[in-house]
Amino acid sequence: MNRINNNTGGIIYLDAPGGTGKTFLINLILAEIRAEKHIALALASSGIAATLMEGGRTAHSALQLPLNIAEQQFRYVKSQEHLDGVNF
Ligand SMILES: Nc1ncnc2c1ncn2[C@@H]1O[C@H](COP(=O)(O)OP(=O)(O)OP(=O)(O)O)[C@@H](O)[C@H]1O
Repeated sequence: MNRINNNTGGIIYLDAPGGTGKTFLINLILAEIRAEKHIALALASSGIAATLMEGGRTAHSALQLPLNIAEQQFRYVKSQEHLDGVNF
């Protein structure tokens, strides 16, 4: 909160093991910042993670980050015989 009070802004990255209170803490921080009429963007790398935060969005959506999806990143399955021997 010092960054907010000093008007310096910045990026907060939060990572911790599951169930340790990340969502709770980040929503508390977001509420504190927004209550003071400052701007807080809540960005996550996945859509599921974004839905956990108040006003959360994926980083690639909010920042219009380019996605370079290469042809080789897809596996085409044309028929059942291509799935034989594949362990799901
Ligand atoms: N400071 C706190 N005081 C009271 N309850 C808390 C606190 N922090 C977290 N909790 C509770 O602990 C549980 C887990 O918290 P939370 O969902 O925020 O963890 P998480 O790290 O985001 O979990 P995950 O990685 O699985 O998404 C929730 O029920 C939450 O309400």
